[in-house]
Amino acid sequence: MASAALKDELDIVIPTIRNLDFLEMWRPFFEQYHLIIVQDGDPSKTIKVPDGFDYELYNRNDINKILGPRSSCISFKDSACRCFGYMVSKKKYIYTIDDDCFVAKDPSGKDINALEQHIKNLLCPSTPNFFNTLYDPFREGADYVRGYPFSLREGVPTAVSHGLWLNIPDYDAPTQLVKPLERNTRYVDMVLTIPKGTLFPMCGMNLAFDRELIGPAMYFGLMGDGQPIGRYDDMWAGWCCKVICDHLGLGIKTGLPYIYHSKASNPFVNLKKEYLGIFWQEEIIPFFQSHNFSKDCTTVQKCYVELSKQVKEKLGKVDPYFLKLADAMVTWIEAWDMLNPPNKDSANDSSK
Ligand SMILES: O=c1ccn([C@@H]2O[C@H](COP(=O)(O)OP(=O)(O)O[C@H]3O[C@@H](CO)[C@H](O)[C@H]3O)[C@@H](O)[C@H]2O)c(=O)[nH]1
Ligand SMILES: [Mn+2]
Repeated sequence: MASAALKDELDIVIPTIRNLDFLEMWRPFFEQYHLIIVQDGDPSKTIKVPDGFDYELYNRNDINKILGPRSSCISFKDSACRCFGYMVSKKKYIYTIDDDCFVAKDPSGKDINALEQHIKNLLCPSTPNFFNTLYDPFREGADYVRGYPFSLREGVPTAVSHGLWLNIPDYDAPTQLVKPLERNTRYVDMVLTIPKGTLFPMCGMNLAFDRELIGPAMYFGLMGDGQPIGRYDDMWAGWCCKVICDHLGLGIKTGLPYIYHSKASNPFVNLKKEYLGIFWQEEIIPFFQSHNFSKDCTTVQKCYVELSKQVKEKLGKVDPYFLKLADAMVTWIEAWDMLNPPNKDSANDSSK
């Protein structure tokens, strides 16, 4: 189906500090799409992009020029910088992938077109309000099972499609240290909607989302250079997105597609980056679990700004970092709205 390819409605966002030779393997699946490359680290370094790809590339100088003082909300020397790509895109959908993620094979040995599966996930409704025991009811050869309320079978719009990884799983540093040789060889042929009221650990390396439905909540926080924490960029965005999706009646799916994650980053370096996150998340999770949005939070931006106030009030006591993060969340929304002026009758205002 031509429309399902979403060629002109989807951008691929890649954060990188290295040459993008990995694109050669993705060429059959990515070549027709526009890429947004966010070059992290030294802006004077040249990133080589294989011929034949249509792309725009932003380095730190570009980010500072485009956002001015608001560029302070975009992390430096951390994959969190990728969220700048979400902000500058003009498309309805985003797919973001790491440059050490390659095409995986399904059990039949066939190359997996991860982008095609993410598009299917995004174009089909989610079912967060009642669990379908036969998994994704919109999948070929499946349906709602007996006892599933007909009043709920329409489902809700899907905002996020969270893909998984064969080979190097996305483990935290302690787990990586204990299980240095563990590889994920298990291909589970399933797509699940994450139930309403349940949080999940969102990994940014194989992720797609509907930018018009949830884009302003996809802020990857203050990580990396000058920050006390790293590798919690995608986690933070996932927790914010999930509570906002639950409030606005949107869905998040996880499962297929798989990519092949080739490189294990250094567990000792990761431990240093993650340590405070592992400690703080015991307070952060209850904060998100107990958060309720007010009635007038009818758009993602309104939800996000209200959430930032609660972060300042409730998590600021955990550590002054959250005071900075709360301010950066507001700066992010200001920057988002500066680059993407909301039209008057914003299509995504759920009060309409
Ligand atoms: O300073 C940096 C480091 C890396 N990048 C780019 O970001 C991605 C991920 O880098 P890498 O694969 O080396 O790191 P992982 O530990 O495997 O990343 C996963 O952990 C989470 C960390 O946030 C995240 O969900 C996954 O990405 C690559 O494209 C690097 O080139 C960077 O931009 N800046
Ligand atoms: Mn990696």
